[in-house]
Amino acid sequence: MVGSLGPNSRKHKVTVVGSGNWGTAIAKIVAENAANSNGIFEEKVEMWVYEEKIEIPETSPHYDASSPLCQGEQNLTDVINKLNENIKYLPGVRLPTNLHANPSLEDAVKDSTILVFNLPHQFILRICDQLKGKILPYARGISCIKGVDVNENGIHLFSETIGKRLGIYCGALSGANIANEVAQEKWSETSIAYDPPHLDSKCPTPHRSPNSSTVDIVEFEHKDTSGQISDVKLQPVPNEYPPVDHALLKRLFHRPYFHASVVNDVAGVSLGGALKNIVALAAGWVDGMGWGDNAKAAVMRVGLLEMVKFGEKFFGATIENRTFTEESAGVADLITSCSGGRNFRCARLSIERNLPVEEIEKTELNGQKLQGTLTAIEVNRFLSKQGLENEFPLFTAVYQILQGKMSVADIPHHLEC
Ligand SMILES: NC(=O)C1=CN([C@@H]2O[C@H](COP(=O)(O)OP(=O)(O)OC[C@H]3O[C@@H](n4cnc5c(N)ncnc54)[C@H](O)[C@@H]3O)[C@@H](O)[C@H]2O)C=CC1
Ligand SMILES: O=C(CO)COP(=O)(O)O
Repeated sequence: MVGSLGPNSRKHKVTVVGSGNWGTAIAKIVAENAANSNGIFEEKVEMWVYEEKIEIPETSPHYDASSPLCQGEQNLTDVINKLNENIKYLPGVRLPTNLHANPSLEDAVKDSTILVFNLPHQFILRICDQLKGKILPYARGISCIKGVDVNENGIHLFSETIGKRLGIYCGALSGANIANEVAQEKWSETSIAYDPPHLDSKCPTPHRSPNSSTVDIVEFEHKDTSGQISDVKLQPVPNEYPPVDHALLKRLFHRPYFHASVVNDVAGVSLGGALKNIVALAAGWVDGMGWGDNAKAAVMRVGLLEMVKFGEKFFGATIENRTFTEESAGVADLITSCSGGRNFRCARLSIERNLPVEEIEKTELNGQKLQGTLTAIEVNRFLSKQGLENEFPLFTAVYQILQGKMSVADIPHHLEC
């Protein structure tokens, strides 16, 4: 029983939900830290894998004709666990042996107090539905997802959506973090945002439920962009566990090669990561046209202004503008994404090969997913519903180009208007 144990006597179990390019890289980091945590985290880290069949090709350094693993199709989880490598989504990177690839979502999250959500944003809602009732009610989440949740009620951060659907608090991690570089332990920075309502809170809107007879449950109100208020009954993490706070999250994610700064601005950190993907598409197109670095810088400048404006307009009460300039999750992510990110690279190739970006995504990314294409459509759906497309000319241009209603050559004129 949790209640019979003393303060800090239990270790946090950590599960990473997702195992793509970034999911696996983050799982590697978390497992490295869990292996040496002085009793804060359970050593074994679970990584939920969307199971699929793969074949180890003869050209792979892992190919051994006599190995059972090389006899036809295998489960990706078996391959990851036997080779300690995600040869499909993060090839060439050795994973810690305390990281366990698990094809069962329910089993992977069982008893986990910390859930790290890291998968392409188009899949997270379905995953949340599957997780309902399967997680600890006092678990805490960190969303590494770059995207926004647009529905008929408005626009939401995925940290909010996850938190609301699962009845837990969820923060965010985002930064200038091209996964392959991070996984190869090349130095980078990241931003973690975490600001749950506390019992003794400095949080803007928490209050104890007037109907609640227990001090263990706190209700907090959150106003989404549609003005709706959602009540989440948040349960505190039992004090048998070390508190989940900024210091603990730093221990979980910070590495000598991955410097984590922990802040409170969940909206700023989340939005930077989501919106820069739209800008990166434009940067890739402009680069593909051969227009040079000045043109790319112009797209990035306008894009950054639209990111800030979007944050102010729709998340004004909660967002801190300086996150866009001072945090890795802001302008630094914009720069790296417009230099070597997948959205940038696929958009550039789409010009060079005269093919739609989605076509390039299918042929070049081996199952990895772009987030900018869908985000551009979702953000446009939100803006157009409010008649605000003209206030965001770059976001609108990217949408129009994806729809085939505008050509890349028209970008300069469109931004001039
Ligand atoms: N790759 C990168 O360099 C970075 C990515 N991110 C963000 O992290 C998030 C996750 O991205 P990645 O890990 O790179 O994913 P990815 O782009 O590698 O996507 C592939 C993943 O999607 C999974 N998948 C495919 N179909 C699925 C389904 N129906 N249900 C559930 N999962 C399914 C695959 O199993 C695989 O794990 C995204 O929001 C991305 O923007 C953030 C920083 C860096
Ligand atoms: O978010 C990223 C870098 O921080 C990666 O962006 P892409 O998804 O475009 O590769």
